[in-house]
Amino acid sequence: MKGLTALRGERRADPTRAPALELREVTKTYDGAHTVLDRVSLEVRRGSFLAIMGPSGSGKSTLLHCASGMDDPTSGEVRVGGRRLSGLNETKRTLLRRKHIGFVFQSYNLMPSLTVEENLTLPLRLSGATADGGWLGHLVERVGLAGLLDRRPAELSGGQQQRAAIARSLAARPDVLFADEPTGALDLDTAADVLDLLRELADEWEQTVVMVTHDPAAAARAHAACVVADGRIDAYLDHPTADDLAHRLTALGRR
Ligand SMILES: Nc1ncnc2c1ncn2[C@@H]1O[C@H](COP(=O)(O)OP(=O)(O)OP(=O)(O)O)[C@@H](O)[C@H]1O
Repeated sequence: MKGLTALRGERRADPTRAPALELREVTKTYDGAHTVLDRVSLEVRRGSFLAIMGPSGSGKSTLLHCASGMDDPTSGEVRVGGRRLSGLNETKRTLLRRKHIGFVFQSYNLMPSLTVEENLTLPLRLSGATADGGWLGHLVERVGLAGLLDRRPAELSGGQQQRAAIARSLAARPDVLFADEPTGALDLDTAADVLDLLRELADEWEQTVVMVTHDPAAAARAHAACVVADGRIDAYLDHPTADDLAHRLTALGRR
């Protein structure tokens, strides 16, 4: 199994060094009239953990979906690891997403009939890639699933299922891991473990993480947070605190 130093070295050896994620003037309009994202620009450097917060309906999920290639912006540009994602046809976008983007959901989305091990390798098998046993072994150790690989998702706790989902999303070594309310279904202690894991992935493995959350305490575990309001980035905070974020959200609610 490869050591952590070697893994760090591999990531640093990446020649492109483009930001992990770039959004340029990204706009999303529904029915030609309803503007949900309004010229959003954002750059996330490699190894950074960014939280996205905002009132309900402000456009957080739309932003995450456009940034991760699950949806295509109406105009503007999205780049992941320097590769243009927006404007591709559905097939090309799917292929790029499988290789360079990881996604975890509040509801884990593991396949119930497959074992943990089969779940972890499923996306690689779907894209015809060969699993890197050393990397997968390292991931499994890191997320604390060694010894549970033969179980089915229903035989795991919620926290273990989310860890399996995180490991699965990292199996292809994506440029960015997107997480949509990853702790929304977990109790406080288990949520704290998952947030620690995301932070450590960023700090120790240079894994870029972009997470939508409603919880200021969860967002405060990130390196930075942006607050979305009415489809625009209202504030960008380095080293956010839960109190500051909570105050900003309350102020937005009063507008
Ligand atoms: N497919 C769609 N067609 C039309 N309007 C949509 C569509 N998807 C989202 N919207 C609208 O876009 C706006 C932003 O939605 P979005 O889900 O991005 O907000 P959010 O900040 O993630 O909200 P929440 O915190 O409640 O999940 C809302 O007004 C929503 O009704």
